[in-house]
Amino acid sequence: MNIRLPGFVSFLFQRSRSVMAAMVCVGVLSGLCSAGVLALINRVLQQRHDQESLLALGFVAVVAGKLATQIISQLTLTRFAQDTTLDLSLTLCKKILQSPYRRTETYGHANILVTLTDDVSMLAWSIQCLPQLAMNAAIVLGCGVYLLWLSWPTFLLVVTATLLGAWGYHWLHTRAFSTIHSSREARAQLFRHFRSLTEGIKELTLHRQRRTEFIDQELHGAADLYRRTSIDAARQYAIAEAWSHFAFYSMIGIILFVFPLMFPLSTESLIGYVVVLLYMMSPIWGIIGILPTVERGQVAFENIQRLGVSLDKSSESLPSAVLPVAATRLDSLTLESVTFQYATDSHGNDPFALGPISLTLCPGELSFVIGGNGSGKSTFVKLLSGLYVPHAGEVSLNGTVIADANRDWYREHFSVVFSDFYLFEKLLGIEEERIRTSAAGYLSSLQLDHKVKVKEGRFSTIDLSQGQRKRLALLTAYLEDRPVYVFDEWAADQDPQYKDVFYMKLLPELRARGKSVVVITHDDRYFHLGDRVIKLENGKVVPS
Ligand SMILES: Nc1ncnc2c1ncn2[C@@H]1O[C@H](COP(=O)(O)OP(=O)(O)OP(=O)(O)O)[C@@H](O)[C@H]1O
Repeated sequence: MNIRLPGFVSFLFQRSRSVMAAMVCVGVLSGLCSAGVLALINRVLQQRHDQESLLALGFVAVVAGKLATQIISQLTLTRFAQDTTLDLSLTLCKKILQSPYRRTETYGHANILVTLTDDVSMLAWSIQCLPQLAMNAAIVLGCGVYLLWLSWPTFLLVVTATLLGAWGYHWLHTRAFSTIHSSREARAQLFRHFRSLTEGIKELTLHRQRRTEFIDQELHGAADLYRRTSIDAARQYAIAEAWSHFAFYSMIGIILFVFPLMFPLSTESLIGYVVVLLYMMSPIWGIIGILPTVERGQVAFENIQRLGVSLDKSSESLPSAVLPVAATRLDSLTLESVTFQYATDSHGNDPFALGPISLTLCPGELSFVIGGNGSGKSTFVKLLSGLYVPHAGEVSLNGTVIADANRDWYREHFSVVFSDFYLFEKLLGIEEERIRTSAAGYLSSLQLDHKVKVKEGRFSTIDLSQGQRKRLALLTAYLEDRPVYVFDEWAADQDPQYKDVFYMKLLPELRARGKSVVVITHDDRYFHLGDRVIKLENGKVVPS
């Protein structure tokens, strides 16, 4: 029988041998105290009037020892478990932020979210159960030692029955384990639908048929699969548990009815064995009850590991050496025969390929990037800003060729407002002094000063219209004050008057400040204002 220590338990041991070793010692001590309690009970039951006060004193001492060890191990391990999960989540978050954007994009943002929320909390929960598991194991061990001292044939019987019960349990619960994997997959699918529910609530509320199909087919299908796999897993665990109960009661039956025929046993001895066994029953079943949680913790741990390994695989060597600070001024940014290609999708469709693109961006230059839907404009922006790594070709900034080691430095030169931008409520990473001196002026030129204030580095509100939120994203970009500005269809949500302000005032102002400005746009009315127009067609630059 292959008994393996769950990966996360070995991980905990690797994390802190001393805490885990101390916990094992406290556990053993607790088990010995349990055995002591049992021995005293047995002694009192069999020799009621012998040394009563001494026995009472002993009883108080072992019970106090048992309670103290229980509390110590529970509190220490719970604290350790919480520290570990916190560490794990933070490490995972750091890895996500350090790994190339394309890798997290491919892994799936929804999958990452499930791991960060569901798997991490499941792992935390199962680590919380470990003290209970350790206590129960210690009690069973202590009782086992006491039983061996009482009668070795009974001990042998208990060992045989336990091995038989454990073997059956293992066989049954291996099947349950694979069901738990399916159940977790179903849960991830359900989670994706919950996301569609919250993010697509407007579209669902507006359309009854869509809503009905979403609930009946998508949501219900996934929920039902999750329900079925969870019930299957619970059923398989119930059968496994029933088997272990069967093994246990068979053992008591043998002691009560078969042993007296084989060995000359006094009633006191018989009572002694049965008391020990009954005392062991609750911790044994406690262990069996906790195992599914430990298994779920193991599945969660594997998912967390998988995400970590996947992110590690191509993790950029983020600046171990101190990189120079980003240049405040751009001399030139050159793309030389740069190409990028998405991976082939699961249907085997030809992936979209961008390039080869060769161009040079200069300071004080306004470039418009145009092209039809799906021509590759947003892909180009991600490539240009260093979110995507080129498959071929060379990118250089102010004469420095960009590689993995300095890509993070390279990205520091861009202020980008993506078409699907995210607006942080707090102005993170921007000097307080700059916020204090410039934010109010920008708010006024963005015509938002009547709506929003910046207080203690934070927007007073971001509950605004989409166009207004985009203006706040622009304000953030202004405050970043980097040499290259990129706007992906920024003006698409602006009213005609403010579109004019954007193209005829804000962009020329940025250009006049020596910024290189790249604007993705479909607004052909303003193309004449740019210094150049880069037209993309099916991933290639074509004459405009
Ligand atoms: N994450 C992705 N994975 C795989 N392929 C992608 C991904 N994102 C975009 N594509 C492919 O790249 C092509 C170009 O997409 P891109 O978003 O760059 O176009 P676009 O010119 O910005 O379009 P639009 O004007 O509609 O915003 C699309 O045809 C799409 O199939």
